[in-house]
Amino acid sequence: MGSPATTAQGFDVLSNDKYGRYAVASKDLPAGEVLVSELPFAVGPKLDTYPLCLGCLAPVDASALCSACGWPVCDADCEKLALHADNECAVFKAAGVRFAVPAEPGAGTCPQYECITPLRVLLAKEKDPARWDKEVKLLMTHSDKRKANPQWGANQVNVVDFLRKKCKVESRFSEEAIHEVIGILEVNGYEARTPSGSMVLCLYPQAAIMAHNCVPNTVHCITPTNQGGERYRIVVRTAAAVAKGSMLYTSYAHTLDPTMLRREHLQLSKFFDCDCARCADPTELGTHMSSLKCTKCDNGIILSTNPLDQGAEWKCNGYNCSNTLRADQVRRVLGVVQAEQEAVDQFESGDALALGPVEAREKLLKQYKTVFHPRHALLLQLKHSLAQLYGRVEGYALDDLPDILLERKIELCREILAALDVVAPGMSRIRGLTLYELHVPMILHARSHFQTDQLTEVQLRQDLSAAAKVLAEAADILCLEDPTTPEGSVGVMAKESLIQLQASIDSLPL
Ligand SMILES: C[S@@+](CC[C@H](N)C(=O)[O-])C[C@H]1O[C@@H](n2cnc3c(N)ncnc32)[C@H](O)[C@@H]1O
Repeated sequence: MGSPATTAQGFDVLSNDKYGRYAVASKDLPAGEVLVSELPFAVGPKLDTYPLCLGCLAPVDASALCSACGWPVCDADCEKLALHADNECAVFKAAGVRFAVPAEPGAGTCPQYECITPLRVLLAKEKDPARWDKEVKLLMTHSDKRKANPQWGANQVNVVDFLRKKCKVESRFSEEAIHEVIGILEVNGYEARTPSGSMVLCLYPQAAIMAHNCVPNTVHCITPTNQGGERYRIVVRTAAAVAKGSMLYTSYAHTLDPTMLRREHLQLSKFFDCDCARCADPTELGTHMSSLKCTKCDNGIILSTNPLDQGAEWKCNGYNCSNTLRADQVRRVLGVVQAEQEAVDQFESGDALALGPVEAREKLLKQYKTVFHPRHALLLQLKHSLAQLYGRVEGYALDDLPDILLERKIELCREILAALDVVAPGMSRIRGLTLYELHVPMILHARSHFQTDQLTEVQLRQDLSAAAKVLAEAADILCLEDPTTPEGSVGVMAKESLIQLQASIDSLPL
């Protein structure tokens, strides 16, 4: 371990062979403490994106082009936005490189866009060499490993050659410099959601220092535009109290993915093998988010014999059961289920169209019951979708939900929260949103039982107070988000609803 290289607010930056640079709490930190608040060094389309307006980053069909450079924008206002006008516009215009409008607009990802964000990073380096030297050039690129991937060749053609030869920036940016920024973006980039809902890539050199853990102890929020006119500021906070000397972790993987899929994603996109406590434990810290059901005995659970080896055999833990599965068989099951879920999410499955979004997911849950442990991560993903759909989609409006479906929504939220208590403890966004989702059926259920004389006024007060506790925690978490973001606006609603709920609780007898 090296000695602290930088001291920032609340953390020191150390480095070692395993992590490279990493952040450690320099004092005892309470939950919600701000660790980093920074603007991006660059922001732009993800490397594999469909066409976006280069000014506001909203999805476009490429029918409107910038009058100066001929690349997609929404309209004349967007072509003047600094994000485009002060970046690639001048380069494209000077070289006479216009966007080639695809024959079939809307036909998936657009390779011409791959050069945009690397070019924005290179231009930012020219404009702010001091920040580049101090913060950005220290970031990891994993060039040796990336060179062995087929993507390196695609980058050479779509980004390096395109920029140097077609856009005529050979004298400004070397091949190595362009590959370096592609690596920096791939290894360190954060995804952010634009106000129009598209996903874009942001580079935050301070936030990127944090190492990964599948149970992170920090949370971050990115605000696309705040009231001061700033764009894409990130604020990183502690999710729970962190003791002095502890590492500060973010998560580069999906919380509700099983170990095999998280580790595969981390190896493919971040080039390391995660060995955190969650990954190392076959039961995922007792959550059973990776466990399968044994089909050969009554109560057996099939677990990996070594989750840190993606190829290790899986074995039933049932008494006297010798059932085993090869890792590739387990991986195939996960792939099939993911594909079926995706088809339902995108309304591409017959069931989603014929049955509707709720019934199609409930049917999948039933179908997978015999394969997975009830708390398996892929089932939790389905349950997470269902918890949001009950009360929102046609035929399932909240006010019309019978008690049995209110109970279903409550049960789904509670199952998700039980897993999050372990794998995303503290003030995580997903926890805040799930708590918000939970409080409404709790209130409706209590009122419905009171109206049908199944609860006394005192019991109603108790049940509403329990819902108020849930709502208060949701408000505490979501009010950390900027009120202009969707999550932040739920936080504002939660705070307002809490006042009303408290007033109605106060009118009931103790
Ligand atoms: C976003 S960077 C983190 C900052 C980086 N360590 C640096 O020095 O700039 C991500 C890289 O850090 C390393 N890293 C982060 N978390 C790790 C972990 N849990 N185990 C091993 N390596 C990790 C990996 O090399 C990964 O590709």
